[in-house]
Amino acid sequence: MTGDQANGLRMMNEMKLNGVKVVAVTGGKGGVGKTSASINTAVALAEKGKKVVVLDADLGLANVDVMLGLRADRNLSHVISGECELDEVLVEGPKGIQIIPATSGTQSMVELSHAQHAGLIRAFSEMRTPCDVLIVDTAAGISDMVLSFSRASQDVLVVVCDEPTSITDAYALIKILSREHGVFRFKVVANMVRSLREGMELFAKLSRVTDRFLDVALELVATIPFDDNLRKAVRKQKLVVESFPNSPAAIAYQGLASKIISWPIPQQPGGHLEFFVERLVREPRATEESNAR
Ligand SMILES: Nc1ncnc2c1ncn2[C@@H]1O[C@H](COP(=O)(O)OP(=O)(O)OP(=O)(O)O)[C@@H](O)[C@H]1O
Repeated sequence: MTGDQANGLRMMNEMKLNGVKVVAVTGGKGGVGKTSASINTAVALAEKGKKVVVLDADLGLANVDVMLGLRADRNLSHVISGECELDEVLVEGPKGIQIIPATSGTQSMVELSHAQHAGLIRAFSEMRTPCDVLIVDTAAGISDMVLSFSRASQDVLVVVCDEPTSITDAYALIKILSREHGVFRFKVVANMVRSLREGMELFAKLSRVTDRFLDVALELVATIPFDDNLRKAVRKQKLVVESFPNSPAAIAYQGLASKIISWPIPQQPGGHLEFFVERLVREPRATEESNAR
């Protein structure tokens, strides 16, 4: 760690921030419903009184902004380059959720210079916007960025749907995170299923391969039904939890939000936002050593 980084962290410790839950939403394959899960769960958490920040790390498509019909002039890359503060790039979404756009142009975390690392840590540590839960909507695929965000988060949600490519891509993501990044616990969200039973079968399919070849622990934390209301809401640039709160998918997202609230907030190190960023920018092996299995 450089002197700048150490200073940033020291400053943060002195501020005695409250613990923040950091949850990465991944999937391996695109189109499995990661972004829908991220923002509907974020709004469901906000409806339960939590202050939620969503880091839209789904690079390239600027997904969250598009889904919500929001415009973002600046994004995380402007924070990294020191052009503005993190609070200045936040865009307010439904129910007061705050979105950090990290759209195209944001460099991979592993390519950042020491000064940029330090700047990023400082930006998170100085964020004045209250935050109980930080949800990181990662991109599809297994880029360095996805791996960095996943290993830095306390909980990794893996969204899967019942398609062979979704299962194989989720498996590939879990494999690389466990073998190279020290992440061994995964929380699975079975999406677009026709019944609870189908969700459990989907989870069983994924578990069979991970149990056979990897040393990881998988837990099924939500089964989101296929629900046409989700697409209807998207067409209105609304979320299903807002427009159709009693629909099957909305109820499932609300259930996932309640579970997230029940997960313990880790004590530091790792419990505060600046530690999230510090882990984000650290070399994979160093993070691996510090990760409790
Ligand atoms: N439970 C569901 N029921 C019905 N449709 C769904 C459900 N979940 C997601 N969808 C639809 O599937 C499509 C893909 O969803 P979404 O954009 O959330 O996926 P993603 O994994 O974030 O994709 P990408 O990685 O390409 O950004 C959207 O049209 C969305 O409305």
